[in-house]
Amino acid sequence: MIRAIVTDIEGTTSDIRFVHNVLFPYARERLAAFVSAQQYAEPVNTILDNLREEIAQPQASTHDLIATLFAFMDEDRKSTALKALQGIIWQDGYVNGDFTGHLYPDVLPALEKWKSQGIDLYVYSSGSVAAQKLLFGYSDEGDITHLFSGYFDTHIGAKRDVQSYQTIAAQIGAAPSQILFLSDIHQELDAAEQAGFRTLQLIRGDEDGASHHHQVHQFDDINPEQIPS
Ligand SMILES: CSCCC(=O)C(=O)COP(=O)(O)O
Ligand SMILES: [Mg+2]
Repeated sequence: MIRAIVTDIEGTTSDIRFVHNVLFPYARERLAAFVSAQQYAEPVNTILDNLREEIAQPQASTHDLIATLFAFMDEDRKSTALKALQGIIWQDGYVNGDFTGHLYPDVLPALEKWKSQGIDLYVYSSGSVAAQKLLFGYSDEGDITHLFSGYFDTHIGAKRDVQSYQTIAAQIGAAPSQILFLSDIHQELDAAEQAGFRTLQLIRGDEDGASHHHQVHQFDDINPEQIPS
C-alpha cells in the first residue's frame, strides 16, 4: 500500500520550459546586482560562505563567487548555494505577478484525489524548499501548498544519491516500499528504487529509451493502488 507520494517538479509537475525559459533567465538577469548589494546581509552572507565551502575556496572574493555562480548556471549545476540564491530572487517575480508557477493541468486533480485517499504528499526538487513553496504557493492554480506535508531539497542530498531517499523515508516515517517517487529523470528513479521506493517515470516530452521504470504521460494515468512492478 502506498502511504506517501514524493514528486519531483521540473519535468514532472511543471514544464521544463517554465523553469529554463522563465525562472532561470529571471534569476540570471538579477543575480550579479543582487549578490553585490546583499553580500554582507543575511541570508546572502551565509550562502556565499557555503558556496566558498562548496568550491573549497575559503578566500574567494565576491567577484570570483559571482563568476562561479554564472558558470554553475551555464552548466545547470544543482548547487545548493545557487539554488538558495535563485529562490530568493524568484520571490519578487512571483509576488509582483511577473509569472506564476507552471502546473500541468492533470497535476492538481490527481494531487487532490490522492490526498483525499489518505496519501501524504511531499516534494523533492533540486530547487530550494523556499523556491518550491513559491512555485506551488503562486501556481497557475493558486496556492496549493496546503496539499503538501513536507518539502525536500539538496540539503537532504543529491537527487541521484541512494542515501537521499533513505533519509527522506526516515523523515517521512514510512517504509521505502510504501513510498512512490515520481520523476522524469531515470537516474533519480534508479537511486530511489535502490533505496526501496516504488517508482514511476513521467514522460512529458521526449521518450526515454534508457529507462527501465514504468512510464506514464500524465498524473491521471497513475493509480497508487496499482503500481506496476
Ligand atoms: C523549485 S522550481 C526550480 C527548480 C530548479 O531550480 C531546478 O533546478 C529543477 O530541479 P528539479 O529537481 O525539480 O528537476
Ligand atoms: Mg525533474
